[in-house]
Amino acid sequence: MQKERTAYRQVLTDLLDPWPPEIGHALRRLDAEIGGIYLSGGTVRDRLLGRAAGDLDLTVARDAAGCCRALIGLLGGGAFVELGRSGEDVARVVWRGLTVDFAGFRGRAETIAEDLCRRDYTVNAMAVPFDSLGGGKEAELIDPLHGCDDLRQGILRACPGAYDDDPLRMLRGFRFMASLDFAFDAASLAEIGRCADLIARPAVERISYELGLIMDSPRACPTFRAMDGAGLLRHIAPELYAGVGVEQPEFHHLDVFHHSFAAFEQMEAIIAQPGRHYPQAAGRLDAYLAAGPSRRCLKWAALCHDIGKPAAQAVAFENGRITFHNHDEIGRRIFRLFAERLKWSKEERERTGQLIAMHMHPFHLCNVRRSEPLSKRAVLKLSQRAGADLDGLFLLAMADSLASRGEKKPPRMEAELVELFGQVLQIIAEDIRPVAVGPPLLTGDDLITELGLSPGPIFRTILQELEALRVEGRITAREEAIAWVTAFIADGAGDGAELP
Ligand SMILES: Nc1ccn([C@@H]2O[C@H](COP(=O)(O)OP(=O)(O)OP(=O)(O)O)[C@@H](O)[C@H]2O)c(=O)n1
Repeated sequence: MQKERTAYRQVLTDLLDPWPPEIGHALRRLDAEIGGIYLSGGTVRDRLLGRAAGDLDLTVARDAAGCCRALIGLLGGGAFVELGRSGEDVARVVWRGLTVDFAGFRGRAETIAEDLCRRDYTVNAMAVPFDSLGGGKEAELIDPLHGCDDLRQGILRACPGAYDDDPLRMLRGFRFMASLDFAFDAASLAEIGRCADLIARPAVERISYELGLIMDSPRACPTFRAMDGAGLLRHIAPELYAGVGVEQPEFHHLDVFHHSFAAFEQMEAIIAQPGRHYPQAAGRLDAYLAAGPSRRCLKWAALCHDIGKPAAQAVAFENGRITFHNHDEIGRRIFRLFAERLKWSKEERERTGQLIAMHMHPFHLCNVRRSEPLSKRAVLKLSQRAGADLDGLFLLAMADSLASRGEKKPPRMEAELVELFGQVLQIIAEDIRPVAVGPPLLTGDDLITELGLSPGPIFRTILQELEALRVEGRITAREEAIAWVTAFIADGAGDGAELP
């Protein structure tokens, strides 16, 4: 403890070190002019924790916007950003990529200590007066709720009335749990149980933002479990709770809800070490996971992959077995409504939905492979449909499989997935890519000009089918392609005729 205390002291003398000196000089001059500027909130918390410095959070008595404009004047540049949350005195300066936030005292607070007591968590309720910084002396720490002690012990303790003032703070707490690896104190957790339904009040964009940060942390699954335990998750994602108590066939050992969490947990572990599960594809999996929102989409897909099962559940008349026909497609639709409600970006919504809709494909192909060799056509269809998420699909299948431990589960399921993925990649590399490098035999324009067709969804079917026939070597020339399309249309393709 003594050692930690010394380290904290050290930081309190060097608080501004991570930021460019120009910022320190300009703020010092501003403080000399107006007085009463405090470093506060996340800035103090993160510096005391020795974490990388991010934004600068500053508190003043009032007129955050005026402070921003004055700072821009002193810096000789920077952009003013209106934060525009109604009733809050907050504003931002962005200068050379650095964010400086000013906030006036909250509510009717008249002193910094009163302002701090109106914040979310004690670990965020500390401030350092700007005029106590510098000169090699230890800065003064204003800490009315003993946040420093909580910080040392990794405790998230809500400030009095925190959740009634802003219910989003419940979710912020879980975000800090995920990002800082902190734990709630029992009273704060109980308070979340009491206030959970208030989470309907904040704007969904704020909720989505926090959920996204939780998903991006390496502790998303335990954090979601804690949100479930506290009674908060059911108010954010009630769709998941339709799976509680929904029994599954002998392939599984858990009901739908608990299986979904088990898959989520497996997914988080797989993401940490994808090469452990698919050694032959370690490099490409690392690249896939590093790109865009892949990790976030995969974790959501794992948690929601069976979200369609409660609605799809039926009992087969012949043998009394439980079935979930079409649960993947139904799941995609339920998920889409959830993601639209939370105003997700189109990319995240569609990629996650597509993973959910396709999560059974690798298992179907494993079934097929037990009785016949894997065809180029099957691999082409899979890779066309999965698009950028072919790798993700196999990671999701692995998580799903590892989360199922029922008596009737095929004994080599995970090994089969590894073999299948290996073969899929081999067929893509040896048979599909070399063919696909050339220009397509026909384009959408050709279908219009050469064949007089009107554009519509059938174009996609035709072009993908032509590609499959080309990969199989059954059509190699443009004339053959035109002849095939002509025959296909004449056969009544638009009326749902069978593809050859
Ligand atoms: N709903 C909120 C949001 C913020 N705060 C207070 O305002 C400070 C700054 O808020 P913000 O920048 O949003 O969060 P940080 O705690 O700085 O964390 P991060 O920057 O990692 O989001 C917080 O530390 C906290 O004291 C609060 O009390 N209630």
